[in-house]
Parts: sequence; structure tokens; C-alpha cells
Amino acid sequence: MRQLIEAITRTSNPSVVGLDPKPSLLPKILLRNAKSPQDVAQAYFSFNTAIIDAVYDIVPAVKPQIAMYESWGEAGINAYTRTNEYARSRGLYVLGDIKRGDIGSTAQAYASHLNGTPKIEGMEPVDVWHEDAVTVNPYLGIDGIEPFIEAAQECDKDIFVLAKTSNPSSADLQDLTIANTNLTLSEHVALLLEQWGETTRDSQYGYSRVGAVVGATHPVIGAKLRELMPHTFFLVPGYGAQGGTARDLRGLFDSNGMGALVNSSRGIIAAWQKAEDIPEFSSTEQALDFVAHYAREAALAMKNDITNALS
Ligand SMILES: O=c1ccn([C@@H]2O[C@H](COP(=O)(O)O)[C@@H](O)[C@H]2O)c(=O)[nH]1
Repeated sequence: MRQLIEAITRTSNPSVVGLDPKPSLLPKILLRNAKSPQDVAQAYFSFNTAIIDAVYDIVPAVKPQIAMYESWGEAGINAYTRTNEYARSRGLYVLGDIKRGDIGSTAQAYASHLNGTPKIEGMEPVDVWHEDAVTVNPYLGIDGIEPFIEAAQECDKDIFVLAKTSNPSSADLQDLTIANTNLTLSEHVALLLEQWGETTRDSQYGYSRVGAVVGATHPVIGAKLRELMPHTFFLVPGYGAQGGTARDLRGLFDSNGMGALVNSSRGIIAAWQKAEDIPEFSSTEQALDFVAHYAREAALAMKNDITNALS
């Protein structure tokens, strides 16, 4: 997590902007002439680059949600990888929200998100995804995770494993108590994550390469998980649009105010829709400037909100 921790320290900001474009979040003018997935993908890319340009100096990271891009097939995936590449070129840590998980041999293929295209004779692996970290689903156990840990270790990258997700029905499975223990499933996952990450701990910061996804919407559970996972960095979705507040975040950070990265997607990229006066845009440039302005304002407000809650 060294790269991420240093980016957070540089910006004094433990928050990440989620790049989750959808047609309803874009100014209509950007999709006015869209007739194909390629047109939409190009609009997404323009939207994302405007947001990245507006926030790259005040946030450490972006988190593109691959589902939003996959909905548009090949063109959408292309917009995803171009977005990642562009964000990195602006110095941002790119956390790909891909939530993969499968049997070991397939997980190894998914791990190419981190360590590049599979090795074949005469060809060097190519980093086609441009991600510094990805999210992973632990449901299949360690053999579904190990390829990601190995790839992360090989390439100085990280993973974030789902522990307690932010959605209301996360309780259906994650809050169940495991027979003959007094642990819930998310607590059991927490202990596994500490164990799985142990050999990858950073000597300076103490955090491993195996992070946990812990929703801001469950502050009491989140604080318990923080205690169970002293060496595990948290990715915290659920702030803003899902109802999580800065006060809910306190127990998710460590005693130094580190250890967590708080995500907001709609709260930042769609902040423009909450403006008092939304003009009739006469050009895409004007619309993108408007989006960018409100995204920066929202990102700064989020930073202040979290900083105040932690101080
Ligand atoms: O538990 C989880 C895991 C992932 N997410 C993702 O984070 C963003 C949240 O978007 P908002 O607009 O800020 O609500 C989105 O990409 C989710 O897929 C999550 O919300 N909860």
C-alpha cells in the first residue's frame, strides 16, 4: 500500500473519486449525437478526463467501476482502459473496481489485471489494464485470491477484498454467525485477510498489500473490523449517495488518521446536477467545464468533511 499511502499523504486527503459514468449522469449534450457504443464510450472518456483534470491535484486516487464500461462492450472496455491510463498519466493511483473471484486457474487469468498479459514465449507481458489495485471477491477462498496476491507482490500493486459491503443486503450473508465460533462471516474474512496479507506487509507503514472493502454504511461493524485488521488498509464505499457520513468513518481509520480510503462516485461526478442554475449548454466544452467545476468543489468539500470528522 506504500504508493497509495504516499499519495494520500501528498494530498492530505484519504478519499477516492469513483468514475462510474452512466447516461443519466452525463449532460445530455454529450450524448446528443450518440448512435453507437463507440459514441457513448467516447463521451464517457471525455467526461472522465474532464473530472480527472479537475481533481488530480487534490485527490490521491480514482476508482473506475468496470461495470459501467462493460455495459458498452468492447468500446466501453476501451474507455475504461484509456481512462485508467490517463488517470495514471496525471499521477493518480488507479483502483479498478472489478470484484473478480473464481477457481485458482481462472483467478490467475483475472490476475492479469495486475501483472499484465499471460506469459508466452518471445513476448513480454503487457499492462493492458493500467490499474494499481483491483477489488476481489473472497467467496471462493484462498485459491481464488492467491494469484492476485502473487501478481500484486510481483508488480508492487494491491488488492482490496470484500469484507463488509455497503449495501443493505450485505447482512444476508456477511452478518451470519459461523457455527462453533462467535464470529460473523465478515469478521472471519477479516481474520483471513490479516493472515493472507501477512507476508506482504510494508516495513515502513505496516499495512499489507491485501486491503479490505468495508462500507461506511455499517460504522459499528466497521470499527470492530478495524480492530480485527490492524495491518489491513480499508477501501470504504458508501459515503455520500448511499447515506454514509463523515462521522461514520471515524472508527474505520487507525489512530494516526490513516488506514482508510473513502470513496464517493455519484457524489462527485454528478455534483453538477445539484447546481442551483444549470444552464442550457451550448457546447460540449461548456458542459464539461461545468461538470469539472462542480466535481472539484464536491471533492474539496468531501476532503474537508472527512478531515474535520477525524480531527
Ligand atoms: O461494498 C461496496 C463495494 C463497492 N461499491 C462500489 O462503490 C461505488 C459507490 O458509488 P456511490 O455512487 O458513491 O454510491 C460503486 O462503484 C459501487 O459498485 C459499493 O458501493 N459498495
